[in-house]
Amino acid sequence: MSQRPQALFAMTAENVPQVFPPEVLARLRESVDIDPALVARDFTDPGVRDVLARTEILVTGWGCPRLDEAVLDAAPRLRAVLHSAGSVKSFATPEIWRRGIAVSSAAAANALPVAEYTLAMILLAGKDVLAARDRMRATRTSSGWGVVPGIGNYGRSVGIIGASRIGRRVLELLRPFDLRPALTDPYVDEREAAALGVPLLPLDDLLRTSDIVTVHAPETPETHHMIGRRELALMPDGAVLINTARGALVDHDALVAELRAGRLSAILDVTDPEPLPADSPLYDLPGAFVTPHLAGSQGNELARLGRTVAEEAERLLTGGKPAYAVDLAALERAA
Ligand SMILES: NC(=O)c1ccc[n+]([C@@H]2O[C@H](COP(=O)([O-])OP(=O)(O)OC[C@H]3O[C@@H](n4cnc5c(N)ncnc54)[C@H](O)[C@@H]3O)[C@@H](O)[C@H]2O)c1
Ligand SMILES: O=C(O)[C@H](O)COP(=O)(O)O
Repeated sequence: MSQRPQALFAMTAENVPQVFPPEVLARLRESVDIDPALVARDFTDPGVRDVLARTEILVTGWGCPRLDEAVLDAAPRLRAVLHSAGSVKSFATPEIWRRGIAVSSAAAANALPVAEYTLAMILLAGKDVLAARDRMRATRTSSGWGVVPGIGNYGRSVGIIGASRIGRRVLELLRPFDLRPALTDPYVDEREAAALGVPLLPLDDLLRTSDIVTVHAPETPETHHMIGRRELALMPDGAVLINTARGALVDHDALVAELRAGRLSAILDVTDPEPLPADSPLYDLPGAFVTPHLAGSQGNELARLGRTVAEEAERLLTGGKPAYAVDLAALERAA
């Protein structure tokens, strides 16, 4: 019998080999006994129930079923839930914390590709690259450009909405460039902003003074449509809105009206609703550049999420403190 604690995958089965490719799985299996062929999607399944009764570490991912009292009762030895994706909101219940079970998430690892996407889009938007590509296609010529006025990344102001994991990463990535970042976040004070090396502005001032605004707040009742008609109207002519957070933070009717007027442009990795309906004007409007919710971990980036879980398991099981703990207050804030 193995001396390693029993672990169990609970997620969409097809994600297991993507998030835990062989070298990452091997790393995880140095700490725990886990079978990649047994992936819990239904905790009442007899084969799963049997292992769950012995499970000390639950490795969750996208598609994990809800961990309610019945599931937790069936897992009396559970010590930790290690989530190989971002938010635990879809499956975690306060009962997990009440029972003293540790919860960690790879959200910080998932923040990296979103921040990279955002940096790329900020730089492309500054050069008007996306619109230039459309114009070249329409005019079938690359001549007649010369020096393009009104574009360029030198000295451009970038407004970051939310000192979230992703917002902070974006701030770090912007450092080497001649851009001027500013931040808005009602939960950050002047001292913290000073430590981050960024001016802290009220949302309205940030919108008024930014050439590019990038949204990184979570979706909460408070942030729903936080960028609406009034807020968009504050943005200067030619400004660019980037949203990689959640579609519902932006009022899409108001955004479409601004895009139709040709006053603003928008780079959207997330939309409201998702998937974007076939008749959405966002597909065709000049000034709109939409990607299909791909900024988060994709392809080989998924292995970074698995590695984060393997490292967290090792830390916890060798008596270390969790590096990526999720507290109950964070779950309640996200509700
Ligand atoms: N496009 C993608 O593939 C992708 C991938 C990962 C995350 N996301 C989204 O990106 C966003 C940020 O994710 P995260 O993990 O960095 O978030 P997070 O959980 O770290 O964000 C929490 C922080 O947001 C800030 N905040 C809360 N309300 C705010 C408000 N009204 N205005 C400004 N700031 C506010 C607070 O500082 C809070 O601490 C979320 O909406 C998330 O769903 C998208
Ligand atoms: O799809 C996303 O936005 C990210 O990949 C994160 O999603 P999650 O927070 O639900 O894991």
